[in-house]
Amino acid sequence: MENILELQQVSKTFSKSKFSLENVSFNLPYGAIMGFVGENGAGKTTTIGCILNTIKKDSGKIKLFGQEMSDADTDMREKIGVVYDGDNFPTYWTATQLAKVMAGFYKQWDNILFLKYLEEYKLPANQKIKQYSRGMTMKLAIAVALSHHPQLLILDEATGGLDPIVRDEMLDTFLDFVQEENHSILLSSHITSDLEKVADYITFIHNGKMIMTVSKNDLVYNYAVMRCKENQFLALDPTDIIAYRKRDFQIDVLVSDCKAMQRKYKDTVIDHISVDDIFLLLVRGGNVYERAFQK
Ligand SMILES: Nc1ncnc2c1ncn2[C@@H]1O[C@H](COP(=O)(O)OP(=O)(O)OP(=O)(O)O)[C@@H](O)[C@H]1O
Repeated sequence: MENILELQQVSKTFSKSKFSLENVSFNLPYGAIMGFVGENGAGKTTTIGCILNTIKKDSGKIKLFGQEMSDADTDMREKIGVVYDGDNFPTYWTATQLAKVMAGFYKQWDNILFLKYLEEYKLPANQKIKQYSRGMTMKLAIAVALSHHPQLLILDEATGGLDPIVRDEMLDTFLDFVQEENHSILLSSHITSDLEKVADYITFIHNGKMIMTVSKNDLVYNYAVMRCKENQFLALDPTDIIAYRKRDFQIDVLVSDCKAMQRKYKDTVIDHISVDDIFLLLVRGGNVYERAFQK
């Protein structure tokens, strides 16, 4: 078994808002970090809700640790640490009180580890959570999630609103966590520079639909943007174009094999591409291949 998490054709429609998650499929291997990227309202939290069974999917299959989770599956829940972007805990508690409650929830709760995180993250154990800053609250949520020894961490916008130093500290924690080969992380974030630093895979979702999953290696070594003049663009083989976007004086073209493109189109400029640029090209750009070949 090589995947800690598998989604196959997961769909969910909210009748009230008419939003539909449509056939979302991806696999998260053991030992890996997957970034989950999409615009506001794309369906990331809904997908995470389906994974955690807090939202009932309409169809599709989700396997965690090789099995589908049932409502009563507390053992499987023990193995998952979850951090949301909002309030994770009652704010009138202290970290010490919180630890007592968590010890009742989780068989594997490790108070020594929790105290170690409190010290490392400089979180006062006996101060009410409402007197913590936002960064401190997020660090506390991450400390709690890690202190019951999960194998899978799911973070939904957990680093949004944190300053770059705290974020960097959290990214180090995540990288440490996946040093264990049976640990993985699903990390939804709008801060794509963070994902570029730590993610092994990025899954893109747009308007409830999966766009693609790309490995970091592919992103760094194979995906690229060709800067074309109009005549160069018109001479391209449509099957080489994943997406394109018109700029003022050029057309940016997303390609997935930059070395082959460099050989084939010798006079075009080819640049490396960021996660943000891939997303913008995929979502806001045109798709010649689809237009040319879909009837
Ligand atoms: N319980 C619900 N009932 C009806 N509609 C819902 C419900 N939960 C979410 N939605 C809708 O589903 C869509 C997707 O929301 P979701 O929170 O999954 O997006 P997201 O990608 O996590 O966005 P963000 O980046 O802003 O957090 C939105 O249009 C939202 O209004």
